Amino acid sequence: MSASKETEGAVAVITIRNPPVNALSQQAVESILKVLKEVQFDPAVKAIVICGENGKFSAGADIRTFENIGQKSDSLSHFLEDVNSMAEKSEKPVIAAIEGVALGGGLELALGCHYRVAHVKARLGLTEVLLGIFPGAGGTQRLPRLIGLLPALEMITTGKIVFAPVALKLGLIDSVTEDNTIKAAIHFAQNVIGKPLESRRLCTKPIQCPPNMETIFNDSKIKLKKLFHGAISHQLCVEAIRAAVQLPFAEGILKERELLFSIFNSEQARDQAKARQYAFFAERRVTKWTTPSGANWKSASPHPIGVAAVIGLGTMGRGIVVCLAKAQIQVIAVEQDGKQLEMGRKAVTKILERETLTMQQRGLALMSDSFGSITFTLDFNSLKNADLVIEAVYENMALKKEIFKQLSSICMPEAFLCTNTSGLNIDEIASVTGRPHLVIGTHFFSPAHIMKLLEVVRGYHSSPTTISTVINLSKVLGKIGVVVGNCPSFVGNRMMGPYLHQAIFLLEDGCYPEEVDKVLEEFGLAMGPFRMSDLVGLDVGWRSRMESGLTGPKLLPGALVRQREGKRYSPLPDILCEKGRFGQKTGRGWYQYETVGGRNAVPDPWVQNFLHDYRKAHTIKQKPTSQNEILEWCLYPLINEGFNVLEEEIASGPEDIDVIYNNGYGWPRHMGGPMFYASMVGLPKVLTKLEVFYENNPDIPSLKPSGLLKKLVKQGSPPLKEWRSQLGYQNSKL
Ligand SMILES: CCCCCCCCCCCCC/C=C/C(=O)SCCNC(=O)CCNC(=O)[C@H](O)C(C)(C)COP(=O)(O)OP(=O)(O)OC[C@H]1O[C@@H](n2cnc3c(N)ncnc32)[C@H](O)[C@@H]1OP(=O)(O)O
Repeated sequence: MSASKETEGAVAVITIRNPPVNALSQQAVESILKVLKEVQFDPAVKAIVICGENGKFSAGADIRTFENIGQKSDSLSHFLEDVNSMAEKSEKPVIAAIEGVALGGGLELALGCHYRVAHVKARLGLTEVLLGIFPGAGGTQRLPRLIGLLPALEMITTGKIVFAPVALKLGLIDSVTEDNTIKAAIHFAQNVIGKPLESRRLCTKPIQCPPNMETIFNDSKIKLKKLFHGAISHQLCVEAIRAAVQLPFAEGILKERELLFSIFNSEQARDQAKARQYAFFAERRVTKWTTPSGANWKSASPHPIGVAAVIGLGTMGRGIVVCLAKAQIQVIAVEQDGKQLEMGRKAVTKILERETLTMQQRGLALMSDSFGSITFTLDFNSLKNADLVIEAVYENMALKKEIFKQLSSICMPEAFLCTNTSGLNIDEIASVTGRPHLVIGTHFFSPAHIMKLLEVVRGYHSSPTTISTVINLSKVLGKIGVVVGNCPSFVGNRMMGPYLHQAIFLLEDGCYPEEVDKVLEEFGLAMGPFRMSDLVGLDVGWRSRMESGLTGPKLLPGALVRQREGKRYSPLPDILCEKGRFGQKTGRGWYQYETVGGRNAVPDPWVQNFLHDYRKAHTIKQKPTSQNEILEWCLYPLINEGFNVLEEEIASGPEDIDVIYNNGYGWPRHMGGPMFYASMVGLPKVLTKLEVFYENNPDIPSLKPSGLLKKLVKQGSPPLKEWRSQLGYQNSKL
């Protein structure tokens, strides 16, 4: 951790060194401060360039040290602002040479410089808010002065990252280069030696403000509350920017510091920051995958994928084709029906056109001048050229097995065979091939070209190379791959099961869909269970329940209406489906919609009457349920299933489950994920509640507390980072 100095003529080049991302720890900042002081007093130096080692300017303050900062939070931001202020006040021009990333405190440092030169591929952003804090080293005071109030408000409150070409348009940087950035910055420096610096110091620059500022701030706070479900740091950003507008620079800096400090004085804000920082590291942790047999990310190298094939061009297949093409992978898109193929081609082309437009708006056209080529074909034999095949036909075991049998004989012997399924048995599919070690599950989430999560389902025979290749592919696609074990519904959907059942039982007992959804949405979930079910389509679950004989023609005669094999069962969603209410796709479900396919869920008096009549017919007494009861009744069984998943070694650690929920199920990041949330609530409380629920409802087996939960409570509820060591994994210390 150091900063060093070299000179090139009259230009001193200060290099930040703190691998891998040049994070600004207290030590690194002290070192920059020291070298910066030295060059100020060196008469041979006429200009200063600041850059980062290994093609990265800086990823900002060192997040790893936050845990220990505690009440001293002030000190790091204080220090960092000292450097920024020293650079800004320098009588010699200071130029930031930005390669790779300038994020958070890294960009704040660049804002203290008089000029900024960036490589065309560099990414810039004040991302602190996404870690539950906000730019506390002058960023909230300097950025609005540089690029104007509205763009600064957007960047700071959302943590938005922009690429250099967009940064240039915003006025955030002064020059973009496609060549060596440090050389370009030195050249730039030589040209500005001796030029007046006063107008380059952001601390003296007035902010251009529109007349209706108060309305802008208030509207922004309302919008952020909705968008980030009440996360506090976003609101604090607005207050800090308000200070930039209302106060002189020096007072604004003090206000910024006071607001940053307020995070430590509020338990809720502190917990949210901890949760977000945990979520950040959890996403890095899951890339270091491990399996119960001891295989892990170090035991195999991934194979590069040049040509990938997708079978089936339904909604999922189309999305998968798009993300492969966007990653510049050559794609073979196969359908068995000419009409479907044509529809698929049109849909993919349309999505790619939209993506091109978005990329141009984000200044990415320079970098991605082409997508990977796509061949649309009815010819299965063309699959012989693929390094990896993703089968994405509908969920039908017989059909999938038939396809895998064909793949086994058509594809190259070393080709990887993936099945996109949300819950079918990978081993059964692999068993029909002559290469089960190359077969793996890839559970994409819809829309596949947008959702970041990929559940990578290892089968019994999946080799470490196969896992490694698919995890690497997920990174190439810009996704987060999480390795999970093979069981019905895998991790995410399996945990959803008890949650959705509990929500439906609430309707039997007296609640209404909108009431339950409101509680869970206020908690922070992107969608409550009923709005989500309407979006997914109620018919999906109905078909699967009919298939397994829980309802429909296969249901054994004499079955009780509200019981299956001695367990509580609610026929409510089946009845809705029998009435043609499939959700958004039919314009009616748990809610009503303005049109078929409409998105605006409106409470439906029909549903209310229906529930009323149902309760009467089954002589169910309506029970009043508090908001807290709704929350615990729905979330604790989901968490309990998470513990079961860990105990059965289906997920390798709590971070895996939390990453799945944060990225695939709309769990609020400022709540960390269900397992992190359980650790914050306290495991004894979760266990006690589950015990009471189960005692009162012995016919709901998912309420039975998990053995792992009981074990952890018995051990005094160790912190979450120690749970992994309680699992059977051979490599749990990774
Ligand atoms: C409880 C409350 C606590 C509050 C504490 C408050 C403290 C107040 C201090 C105030 C300081 C002033 C204000 C400034 C604040 C900040 O700057 S906060 C940091 C803002 N920066 C970011 O948000 C960037 C985060 N990093 C990234 O987005 C990515 O890592 C990347 C830089 C874009 C690189 O991506 P990629 O190439 O995909 O590599 P990764 O695998 O993600 O990362 C490589 C390793 O680097 C580690 N790492 C990344 N960033 C940081 C960082 N800022 N600090 C420490 N470590 C970082 C990352 O974890 C990886 O390491 P491993 O996990 O070991 O693999």
